[in-house]
Amino acid sequence: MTYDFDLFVIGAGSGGVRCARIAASHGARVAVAENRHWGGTCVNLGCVPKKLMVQAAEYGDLARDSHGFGWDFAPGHHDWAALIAAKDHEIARLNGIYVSMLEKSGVTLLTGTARFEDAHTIVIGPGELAPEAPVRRVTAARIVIATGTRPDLPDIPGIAHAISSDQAFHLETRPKRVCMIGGGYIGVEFAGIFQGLGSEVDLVYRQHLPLRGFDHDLRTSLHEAIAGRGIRQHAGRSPVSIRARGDGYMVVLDDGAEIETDCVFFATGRNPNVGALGLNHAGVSVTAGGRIVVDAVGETNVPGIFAIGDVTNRLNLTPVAIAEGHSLADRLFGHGHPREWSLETTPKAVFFSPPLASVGLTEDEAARDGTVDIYLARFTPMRHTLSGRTRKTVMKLVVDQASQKIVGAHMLGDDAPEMMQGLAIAVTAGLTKQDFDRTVGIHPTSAEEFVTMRARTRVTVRTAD
Ligand SMILES: Cc1cc2nc3c(=O)[nH]c(=O)nc-3n(C[C@H](O)[C@H](O)[C@H](O)COP(=O)(O)OP(=O)(O)OC[C@H]3O[C@@H](n4cnc5c(N)ncnc54)[C@H](O)[C@@H]3O)c2cc1C
Ligand SMILES: NC(=O)c1ccc[n+]([C@@H]2O[C@H](COP(=O)([O-])OP(=O)(O)OC[C@H]3O[C@@H](n4cnc5c(N)ncnc54)[C@H](O)[C@@H]3O)[C@@H](O)[C@H]2O)c1
Repeated sequence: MTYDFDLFVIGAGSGGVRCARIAASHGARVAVAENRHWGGTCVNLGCVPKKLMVQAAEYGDLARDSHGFGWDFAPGHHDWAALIAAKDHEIARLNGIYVSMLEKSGVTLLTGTARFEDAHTIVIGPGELAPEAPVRRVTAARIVIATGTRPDLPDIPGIAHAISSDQAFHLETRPKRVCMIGGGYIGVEFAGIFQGLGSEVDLVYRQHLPLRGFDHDLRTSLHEAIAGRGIRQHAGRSPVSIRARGDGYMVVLDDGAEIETDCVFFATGRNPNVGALGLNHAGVSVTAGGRIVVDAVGETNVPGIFAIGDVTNRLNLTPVAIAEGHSLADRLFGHGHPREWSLETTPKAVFFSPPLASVGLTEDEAARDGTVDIYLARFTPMRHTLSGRTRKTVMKLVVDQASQKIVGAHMLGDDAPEMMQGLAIAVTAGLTKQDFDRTVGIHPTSAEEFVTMRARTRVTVRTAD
């Protein structure tokens, strides 16, 4: 049987683009379909525009903090429309780069929505990016599903009044008041963005602390940092309905409390994009939540059909999707061994102000495997000794007592994501507390604290049999 392509990739996001380019560089005949935006979520409605908006929000703090150093800068007026236009200009530039990168690699680009006709046949029809696209049918020896996720909003009365992150990037004006629902990555990051740009923010989340899954000391410190920014937190609460009121909205919580706001923003997780794929025609299995199940090399239950990135709903981060796409292409078409990497030591960051970053195990996770030594530092960073801002940096090392390996590193504070990238190398390499102790610091920095924490804060004994 001959096929039109050796590899067909559905979705040109972080994972799909990398997989297609690397496969083509190995000599494979590759096509990729995209129905919404070249570059996917990260470039268009995720990491990149989000980080630009986080950076925009930081300028107000910097202006205010400068007073303690003798300056008289004032934050002044922020022009939301100018920010959105500048951000859109940059995103359009990046879209162009993604298209030309794929074309230069020899990948065939097909604009439209792809769906399975059978396990080797894909039909490409109209999509958001090309509503008039003609229907095309192609065959491929192997197919990679890299279709990502989309926002998941609960079905409560009045939900049509709410927005998700997709719309937040294109609001015409900045809402004066924002009610953010969800204490995960997006909820925390956008609460920070809107507050930093001048909005009054209410943050509603179901747990007693934000950022479930992160280390407890970081979550507690983040709770304090959020309160320190003047964001009102409604912990342990969920919304039950939304209704229009005047020019704004009223959000009713499960304890009967009401929040009056101008914008109701749901950041309550995301669902895999599988609805339009016709997976049943190919026999590909999904879980009840729509997640495509794959084995260790990314293959689904159907031989020759693979899935990478967020659509598999494991650790939904751009570098993970890229790593999966790259190693799959190497494995299928390259020579030698694909790069080995691990989800366990993949670093994570949440771009609040101050930001938070982590690698490896939390204290609770580590204590399930054995007794752990905890090193914890909490201090006022040098800038804020003069800025007048009450801001604490928190740093934490989780050390397996038996082997003395650093199994987790966690930080809340300025530059935490930048520092964590280096620490992730140390944790991935399995370095020990002694290796940290014999490393000389850089002075004066906050980072040096990671190699000067001498006194153990506590011992946490093994919690499981
Ligand atoms: C607001 C926000 C902020 C984020 N910030 C960060 C961050 O700071 N750091 C980080 O690491 N991660 C971040 N993420 C997560 C990151 O964006 C994702 O992990 C990453 O984009 C996943 O890549 P992917 O290739 O799996 O999917 P995507 O990038 O979502 O790409 C999937 C592509 O498939 C297309 N598609 C879907 N169905 C079809 C079809 N049937 N036919 C054709 N095309 C189709 C979609 O249009 C999309 O372009 C953020 C996400 C969001 C929403
Ligand atoms: N900095 C980054 O790396 C970054 C930034 C943004 C997004 N992301 C990725 O995108 C994913 C999606 O982000 P997200 O913030 O939407 O998801 P999330 O899973 O991080 O958080 C969703 C939150 O909403 C809560 N929730 C769910 N349903 C609810 C309801 N009905 N009422 C109240 N709360 C409810 C959940 O308990 C959870 O705390 C993240 O998990 C992450 O993988 C990464």
